Amino acid sequence: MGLQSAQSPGHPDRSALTSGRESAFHPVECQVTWWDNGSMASVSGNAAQGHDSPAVTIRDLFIRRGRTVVFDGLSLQIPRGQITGLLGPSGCGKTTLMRAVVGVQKIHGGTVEVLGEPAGARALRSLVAYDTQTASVYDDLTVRQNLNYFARIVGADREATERVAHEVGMTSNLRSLVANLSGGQRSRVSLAVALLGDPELIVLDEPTVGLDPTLRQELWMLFRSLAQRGITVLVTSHVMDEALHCDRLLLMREGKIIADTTPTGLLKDTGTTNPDAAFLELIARSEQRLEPGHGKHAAQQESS
Ligand SMILES: Nc1ncnc2c1ncn2[C@@H]1O[C@H](COP(=O)(O)OP(=O)(O)OP(=O)(O)O)[C@@H](O)[C@H]1O
Repeated sequence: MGLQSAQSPGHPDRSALTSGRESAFHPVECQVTWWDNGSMASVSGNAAQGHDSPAVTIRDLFIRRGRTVVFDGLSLQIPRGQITGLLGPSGCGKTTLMRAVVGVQKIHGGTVEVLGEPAGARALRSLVAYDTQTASVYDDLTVRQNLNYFARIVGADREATERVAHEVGMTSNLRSLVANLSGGQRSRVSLAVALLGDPELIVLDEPTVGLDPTLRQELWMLFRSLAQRGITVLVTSHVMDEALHCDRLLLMREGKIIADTTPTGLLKDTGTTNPDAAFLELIARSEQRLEPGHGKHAAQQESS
């Protein structure tokens, strides 16, 4: 049984893994890829072509939550062995997309393929880890007790507890009660739990929210070390500055990917010097493209 069915506090939908993985880390250089009405307009650069199949392929995704249509024909790919940042303002659909990738979100159309399997497939329970927005650990247990508990659930051995504690820099806190930890330390324990099964894909929803700059920097270094080991890291943030830590960027607004790019490509193609300004420029461009007289609409009008 994977952690997907574990009853962790507030978050019953965590999964984790055990198995061999690709060990390649390939930096990407690709241009901004524009998307139109949820369809891929063009694919450019090494990441899209890749040395291997993508970790995640989403086609024509349609999701409704309550009365809100969150995605209406979303398509994208996430390469393996890299840090992909899904960035966008609050409410644009980041968490819903994460949920779809880990297979806990009801979808109303389209497909979500993860590591070659439909999202949520049994075979993925041991391959995909999901670290939700709120740290999913028990306050009244020590760090070691939490890790031992979740290790048993995913079938990891006792050594795994020591290994993941070391990976997240919490070895000296193993005997501490989680209730007594700082926010950053709690996030680390939660991440350690996600790593227990040795995942191929780790999905992190706003892992740095509420943390001070030093802790955020440390966490990003940790994510980098995971990617360097070949783990695919998919991380959301609404802080645009965090874009600079990623290999690949998916910029989202109102349920649409408005750019699929790299940090370098983002700044270069928008002619800006910081990610905030770049994002604003992309929004302006995407709105301009939707106005009559521009882009696809203009072409349709001209041909009719
Ligand atoms: N349980 C729900 N029921 C109905 N609508 C929901 C539910 N959860 C989210 N939504 C709506 O779906 C849309 C996308 O929400 P989502 O949480 O995916 O955005 P987000 O980008 O992750 O936001 P944040 O950065 O604030 O976490 C929003 O309009 C939100 O109001």
